[in-house]
Amino acid sequence: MSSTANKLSNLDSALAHLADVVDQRRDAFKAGTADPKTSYTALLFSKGDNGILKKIGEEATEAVMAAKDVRSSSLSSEQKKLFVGEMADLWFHCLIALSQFELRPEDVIAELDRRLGTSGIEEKAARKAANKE
Ligand SMILES: N=c1c2ncn([C@@H]3O[C@H](COP(=O)(O)OP(=O)(O)OP(=O)(O)O)[C@@H](O)[C@H]3O)c2ncn1[C@@H]1O[C@H](COP(=O)(O)O)[C@@H](O)[C@H]1O
Repeated sequence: MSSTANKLSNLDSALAHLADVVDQRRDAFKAGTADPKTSYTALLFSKGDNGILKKIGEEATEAVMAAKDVRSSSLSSEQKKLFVGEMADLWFHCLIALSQFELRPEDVIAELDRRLGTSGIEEKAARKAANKE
């Protein structure tokens, strides 16, 4: 395996591991054994679909603002760290949303794998042509 492929497989397993933790918290919350006062993940699940999805919007906005700050700041390495932190928050909250709908990061990775090698321009043109038929 190439070193890039190795890193990618580490990324898969890191996401899968975190998703396991999230799913365990979801199930424990449903069973009444995870307390929203002590578990942030349980707190999110206690808010239901709307609360979880609203949080994704907030985290996406925070990530966008942090990215803009990278461009406008003279301390771009510090700002890049803040941007990475905001992206981590966003990814984490996306894992919560997937779990809420009984989905896994593996589902998203499989979809990205399926798309690998297909240009988005090509795919969009094919979709438009299919819609015309
Ligand atoms: N990876 C994360 C993770 N990333 C981000 N967060 C939380 O996500 C929240 C992000 O919230 P905001 O950006 O809204 O900032 P905030 O300051 O907390 O909130 P506001 O003041 O804006 O309302 C923070 O409270 C972070 O602590 C996370 N909370 C938990 N995890 C993982 O989930 C596991 C289980 O966590 P618990 O359920 O809390 O035990 C942990 O061991 C971690 O591995």
